Amino acid sequence: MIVTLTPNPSLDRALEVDRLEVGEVNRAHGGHLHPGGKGINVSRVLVRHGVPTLAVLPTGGADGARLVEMLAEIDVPTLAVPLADQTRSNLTIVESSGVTTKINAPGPRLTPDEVDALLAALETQLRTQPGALVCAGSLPLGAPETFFVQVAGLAARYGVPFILDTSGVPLTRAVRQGGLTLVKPNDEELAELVGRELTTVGDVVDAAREVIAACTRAVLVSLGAHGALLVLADGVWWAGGPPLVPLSTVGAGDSTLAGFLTADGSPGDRLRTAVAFGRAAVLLPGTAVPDPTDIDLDAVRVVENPDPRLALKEL
Ligand SMILES: Nc1ncnc2c1ncn2[C@@H]1O[C@H](COP(=O)(O)OP(=O)(O)O)[C@@H](O)[C@H]1O
Ligand SMILES: O=P(O)(O)OC[C@H]1O[C@](O)(COP(=O)(O)O)[C@@H](O)[C@@H]1O
Repeated sequence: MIVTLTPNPSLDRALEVDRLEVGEVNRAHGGHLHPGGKGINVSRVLVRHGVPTLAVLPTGGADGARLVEMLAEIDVPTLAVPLADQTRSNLTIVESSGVTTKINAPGPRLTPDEVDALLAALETQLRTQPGALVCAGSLPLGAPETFFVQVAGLAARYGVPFILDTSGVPLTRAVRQGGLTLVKPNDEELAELVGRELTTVGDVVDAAREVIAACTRAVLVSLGAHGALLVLADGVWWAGGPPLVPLSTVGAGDSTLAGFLTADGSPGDRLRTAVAFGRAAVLLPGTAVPDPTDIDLDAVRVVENPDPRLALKEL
């Protein structure tokens, strides 16, 4: 059983346009509505691939109720903590070329009691000793910057491996505190975390090793069209395939993480699966998540100890 926590879930709305004209009236020729938020997307993928999961999330207002209904319709078990404020909607605009523009709302403001209720709900699940806890996405207003530090403390108390996919100050605070099993940044989030530009494979590996020294056993760095790198204390693997023209990149990182969690075997095999899931996600519209039939492991090449001098763009 994998428990996910999404502190700031969303109803994801996607609109398809030929070309986005900023400052003009744009007419969409298609649209999609999906339940969203990073932990929720991980749970959605896990359900599709037969892995038991439960999504913990705060919800408020009509959109919050709709989100829980949509998750029930696709058999994603949820533990929803009620909020006085409204669940957010995030908007994605996808151009025919595949260029994706995302506008993420800040989300509701949680009261201190609601933050405590969310942590208490999570603790009820951690007591059952799930196989892992995945915390993912941004924090809503009102949640302290140390929210994930508190979550790490709870996970440690119950001996549950803690996997984190977030960014900015909440990521920095969690990394400083330690006690993580896996961190999943993209290259930009990792660059922000270590405070320098990352242009080569060696740059990413050095940055990931700093993160390992500080707080975690593994770092899975997604690189958009250039695949992903998995860095452990004793090894580095890259996996990727031919670039794709995305239908929507929203949820690709979440599918990547879910793919890694579904996979068994060697680190290279698990990375291959992760990248195959991410690639499958970009070929689906909106925040749709891949089915087993969408996954093409053969399209993904894995390289152990990739050349550190290679530019990320050359991968
Ligand atoms: N244009 C693309 N072509 C092929 N694969 C892609 C493309 N964009 C994303 N992916 C796949 O999706 C994964 C996650 O994408 P990325 O943008 O790095 O995640 P995030 O959403 O976390 O920023 C990548 O590791 C890659 O496997
Ligand atoms: O919590 P954040 O950082 O605002 O991100 C939330 C958004 O990210 C998503 O989870 C997609 O994430 P990825 O594209 O990184 O996989 C959307 O479903 C959601 O709208």
